[in-house]
Amino acid sequence: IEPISTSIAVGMAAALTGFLASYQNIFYYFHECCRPEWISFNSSGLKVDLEQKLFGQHIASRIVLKALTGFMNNAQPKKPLVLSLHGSTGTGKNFVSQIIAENIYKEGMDSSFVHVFTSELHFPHASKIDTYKSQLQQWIKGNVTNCGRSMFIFDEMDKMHPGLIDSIKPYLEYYDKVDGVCYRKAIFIFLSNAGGESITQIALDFWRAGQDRQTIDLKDLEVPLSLSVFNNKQSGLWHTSLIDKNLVDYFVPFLPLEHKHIVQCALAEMEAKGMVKNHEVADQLARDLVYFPKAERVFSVKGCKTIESKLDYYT
Ligand SMILES: Nc1ncnc2c1ncn2[C@@H]1O[C@H](COP(=O)(O)OP(=O)(O)OP(=O)(O)O)[C@@H](O)[C@H]1O
Repeated sequence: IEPISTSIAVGMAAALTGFLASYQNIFYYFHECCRPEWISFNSSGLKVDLEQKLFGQHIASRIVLKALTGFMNNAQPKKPLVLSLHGSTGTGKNFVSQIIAENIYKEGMDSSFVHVFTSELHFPHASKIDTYKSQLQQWIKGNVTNCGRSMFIFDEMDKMHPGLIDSIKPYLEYYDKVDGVCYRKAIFIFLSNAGGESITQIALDFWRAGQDRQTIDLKDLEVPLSLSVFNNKQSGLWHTSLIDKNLVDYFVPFLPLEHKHIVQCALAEMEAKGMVKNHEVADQLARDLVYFPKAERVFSVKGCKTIESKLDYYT
């Protein structure tokens, strides 16, 4: 009797283990967790999305693909990836962050591992800066402890209090661990309009000289961008040592958008809304936007920003 009861017990234990394992797998299947089923980098997806969905940003597209591919394919990065996206309004900075999230997290921007902070929304009162600092640090620490592959997006970085930027500096460093937590697999994306004017000026110079926009190179923008970002006392970045400590891995410039890009945005929006693509309507909508400089009407003042809401009016 003895050996039989033992074998029954062993059998039951095995069945229970099997049940728990499959229960756990079912749980992981339905509930987002910090596992490859939910977080895995799709480099070809990122490449295709940048090529097909992002208009007029050949430099940003190239840098983002290179940066993400290098970082995500490195099993042991020495520091978290820090990208600083610069450009005027509506040129695609938030959109690129969304494309990145969609090609890493199955849930994209809805993932519980993607965190967005907007200066004026989350940190509106300068007098509460100390509270914000400790809340932000706790939030970053808690989330990276929960999942190393977390992504933090800071919108309106130029409006962020310098003290607050300084408070996140330890997490961007080359440290192995900060208070026992490893931040090296996290991704930080800063978005700002700082430098937008100088990027636009260079794009305008190329346009006036009759040079193709595609020939604008990163090196044409690097110096003016760094001068306007780092020497601009309005921009929070200027006050901090993020830059002189080389904690930002890539500065990514976004060019101002032209009429043809607005048409592309309008057509993409029609498709997204399940409408038939109408080139005439897209062209009309694009022509009715405000462009600058006033005489030449080269670049859209608000980029592609208002297209979505305007489309309802035109259809
Ligand atoms: N270069 C682009 N290619 C394709 N679509 C774009 C581009 N730029 C903007 N869009 C469209 O316009 C919308 C608004 O752009 P987005 O929010 O990315 O601008 P932004 O640069 O982040 O502006 P802001 O500085 O005001 O935050 C996007 O969701 C996207 O649909």
